[in-house]
Amino acid sequence: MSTGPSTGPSTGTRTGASTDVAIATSGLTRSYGATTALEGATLALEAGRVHGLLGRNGAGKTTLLRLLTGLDRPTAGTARLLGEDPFENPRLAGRFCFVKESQVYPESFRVHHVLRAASLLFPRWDDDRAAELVDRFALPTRRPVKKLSRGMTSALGVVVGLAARAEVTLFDEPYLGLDAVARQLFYDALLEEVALEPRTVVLSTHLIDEVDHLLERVVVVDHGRVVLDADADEVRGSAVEVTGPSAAVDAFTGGRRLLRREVLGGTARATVATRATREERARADRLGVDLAPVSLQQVVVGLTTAAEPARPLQEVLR
Ligand SMILES: Nc1ncnc2c1ncn2[C@@H]1O[C@H](COP(=O)(O)OP(=O)(O)OP(=O)(O)O)[C@@H](O)[C@H]1O
Repeated sequence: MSTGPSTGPSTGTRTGASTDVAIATSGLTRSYGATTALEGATLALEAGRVHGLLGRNGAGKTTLLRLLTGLDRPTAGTARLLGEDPFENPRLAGRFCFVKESQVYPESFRVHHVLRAASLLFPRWDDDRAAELVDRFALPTRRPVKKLSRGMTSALGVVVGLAARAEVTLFDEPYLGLDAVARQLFYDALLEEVALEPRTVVLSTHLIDEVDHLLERVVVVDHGRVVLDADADEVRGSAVEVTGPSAAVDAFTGGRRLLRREVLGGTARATVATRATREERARADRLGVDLAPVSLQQVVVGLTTAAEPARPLQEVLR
């Protein structure tokens, strides 16, 4: 969490009226000894939108978020947050909020101390909103933070992240320990918040199906590389599920990027990178296979299951 006045412009709207870039990276790379956690990430995330940062364990998501928020320095390349180099930059104080699991609070802090501190740190902090969210998550305000359950600690991070109303809010797997009801509360509150006070959100998560409806833009990181940076709708429409007799499914998918294939008896089901155009539908009819839309999760899982870094999906579809 950080402090200072915010004089920045509105970060845009969910209708996409603004094309300001809130986060930009160029060739961003971070190595730890022989491990390259992030390699050559080049991104431009639009202001005022909700971005999903997706990828498997160890893909490089937290590394990217730490570089974007100035908690770490790149080995090569650049990161810009609201146009600024984020590393130890007081001009960014209070303009962004990074909600992470490993948040450390002073030893003696109770929940209400955290909320009070956040209200001083973030110039657009909304007290009423914070109180309402504390209620919704049933957070015990007088309990010492170190005595909170894991889920309550996550809920406290979520309350701070949402009530801070920072220009850029970054959540790194904010749901750890939250039960299904609490996660739904978070998703609902996030939707309400961005509708009320548009802001740039980056949500790193593994629960892709759960957040599918929230995401406007998707960034997928795989083995330290950005393999997809696209509108969520574009991603959903970038692949289809093909079902039918194995030979017919293979004939349909031949020459196209196969994201996944399962066989049960003589029937195959495959996820393949192609758009359900009129031509593809006609071809499916001729071959006797069914086409169905796929979810964001199916595309992301298909893209990131290989042991090697995936080829960017955009390249495959070009
Ligand atoms: N301080 C560090 N020292 C050495 N290696 C590190 C360090 N931080 C991260 N790594 C390595 O960099 C890679 C990327 O890690 P990172 O935490 O960014 O992944 P992630 O996508 O956030 O994973 P998860 O979804 O499991 O949280 C991993 O191989 C990790 O072990």
